[in-house]
Amino acid sequence: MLESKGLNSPPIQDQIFMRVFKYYKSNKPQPSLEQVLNCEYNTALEVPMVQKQIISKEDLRASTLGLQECKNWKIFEFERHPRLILIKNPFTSYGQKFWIRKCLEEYPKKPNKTNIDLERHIEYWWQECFEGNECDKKLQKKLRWTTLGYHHNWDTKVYDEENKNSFPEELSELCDIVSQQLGFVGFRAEAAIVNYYHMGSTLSAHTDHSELNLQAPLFSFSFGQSAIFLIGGHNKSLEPSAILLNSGDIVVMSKEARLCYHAVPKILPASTQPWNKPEGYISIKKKGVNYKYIDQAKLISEMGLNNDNQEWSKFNSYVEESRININIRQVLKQNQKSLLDCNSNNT
Ligand SMILES: O=C(O)CCC(=O)C(=O)O
Ligand SMILES: [Fe+2]
Repeated sequence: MLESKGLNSPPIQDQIFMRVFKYYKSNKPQPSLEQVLNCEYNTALEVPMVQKQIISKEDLRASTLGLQECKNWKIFEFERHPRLILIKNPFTSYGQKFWIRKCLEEYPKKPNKTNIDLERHIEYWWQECFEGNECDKKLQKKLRWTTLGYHHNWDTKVYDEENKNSFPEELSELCDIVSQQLGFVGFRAEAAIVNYYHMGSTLSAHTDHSELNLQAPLFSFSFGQSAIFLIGGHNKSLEPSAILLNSGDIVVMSKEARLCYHAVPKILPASTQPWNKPEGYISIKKKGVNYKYIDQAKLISEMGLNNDNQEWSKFNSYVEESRININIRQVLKQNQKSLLDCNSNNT
């Protein structure tokens, strides 16, 4: 049996994850990024990723939700982490702008919950940041998380039927498209945490296990600045892999990977701004497309709002200094209607 060093330090086997976390978190000295997996270039010495062949057919909803044609998506799985999936930025730049704006302008609005609620009530955070002549940077930096759908309870870690609001339709549709492409059947987006990181922010090692349904995958969308994402095993004794996540990347933690320890030890300046990439017109098929949740016309008009560069510039200034991560889970079991519905005993 391994022994820990002192009374207050974690057992030695848990220190393996912590050691890697501290290494990448450090500013003095700066860590080497040589071992960080960058699927953009796939240059790691032993190729630890396998490119997955897409099994599904084209989804006509994709362009409306800001996604490129599904046949062009680059999907990876990791040899060291079975069922951890990475889709390298499948978004159009219009799509990235759309999702960034949603996370700033709309999702933190009431009745959704944010960390600022612990201090004071703000009805419309984004608007309040621009109440005066200048942007209130202090208030802008205060926002660390917003919860949607079933609200994550940070103290008890227990979801509650009384503590939920409607889940954004466009996010449900986005997850439906991605999950179908990956071959997951029946995924329902029911809870989300939107994380807002600034340069220097970190997220410590944890597993996400509050959901009743741990068979369903977890979807994680990243926008803005880049991050080092650490993922290990079911306890902290496995040396985690470090993966570079850039704007637009989607991480899916499914099956064996769903309950793995993970963390964000560092935010890195993005080397490019895919959300501002000049892009030709992406045609949207208007007729004969079957959406499950959204109103197509509404979404197309919202997407168009970002054509106005002056409007967009406020959101742009934010993501030039921050990273946004949308972390989406299914809470209920497959045939469960609510948390009070206890008849369900299957997954
Ligand atoms: O920011 C990330 O990439 C991960 C966020 C996360 O793990 C969480 O919200 O549970
Ligand atoms: Fe997490």
